[in-house]
Amino acid sequence: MALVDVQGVTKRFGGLTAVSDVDLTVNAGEVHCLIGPNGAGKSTLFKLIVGLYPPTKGTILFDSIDITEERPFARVQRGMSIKMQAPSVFKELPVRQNIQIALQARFSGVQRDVEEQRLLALLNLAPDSGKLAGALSHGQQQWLEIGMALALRPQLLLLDEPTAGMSPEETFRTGELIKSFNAEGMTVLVVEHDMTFVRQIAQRVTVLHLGKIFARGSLETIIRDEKVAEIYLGKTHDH
Ligand SMILES: Nc1ncnc2c1ncn2[C@@H]1O[C@H](COP(=O)(O)OP(=O)(O)OP(=O)(O)O)[C@@H](O)[C@H]1O
Repeated sequence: MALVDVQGVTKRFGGLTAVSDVDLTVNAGEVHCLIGPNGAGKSTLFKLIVGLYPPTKGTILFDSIDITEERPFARVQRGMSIKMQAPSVFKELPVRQNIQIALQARFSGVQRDVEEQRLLALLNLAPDSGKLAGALSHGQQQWLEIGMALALRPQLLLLDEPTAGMSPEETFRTGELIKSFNAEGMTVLVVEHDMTFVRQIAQRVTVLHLGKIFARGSLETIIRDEKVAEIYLGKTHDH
């Protein structure tokens, strides 16, 4: 079943068409990666799905409901949780309090304490829970923000380049983290450059190029697609 269904979406900025007549389906329960070279339109499509941009044309369905006109907060209320590229945790507050603030929307009392411990353990942040968030490494700040997004217990988690600025080890741990909450049933859409990471987590992949869909399919299909491998994932992206 399609949890997200992007139908014929176009986004123009003045004379520039950043996203052109794109169809994209994210099925419930999958980890779906959106990839493509610089300037392909990935971030623009991500912003269209989360509601930060209105499309010039086209329709976006979430769980079969037309959300094209809805503001980002309304989409979050429907079950989307969004992590943009740069970490935006509350740096002046301890790690634990960042998680607590995010949990407030869904939990209270003992349930909130239990969920807080579960998330801190899942994120490997329990030993650092008393530290100020601003004192964490860049990778840990990214995990903390993923944890804040998870605290909403979303149906769909949307991550824009979650491993930007991470070491290979941190990147691998992020992949394992994403796989663990996908195994619990969460659907995940990830915009990503790093093909090693895409291979680690993706079940299905959509390739964008010059604002258009260039290829789509299972991870195995995309990896075997010579046009994708040679032209779009080439040396600079395939570590
Ligand atoms: N707000 C904007 N105003 C004008 N042009 C924009 C805007 N956002 C993106 N663009 C243009 O749209 C095109 C697609 O950009 P986008 O950032 O979506 O690509 P991307 O695939 O995410 O690239 P990258 O991997 O480098 O982040 C680019 O030509 C970019 O310059």
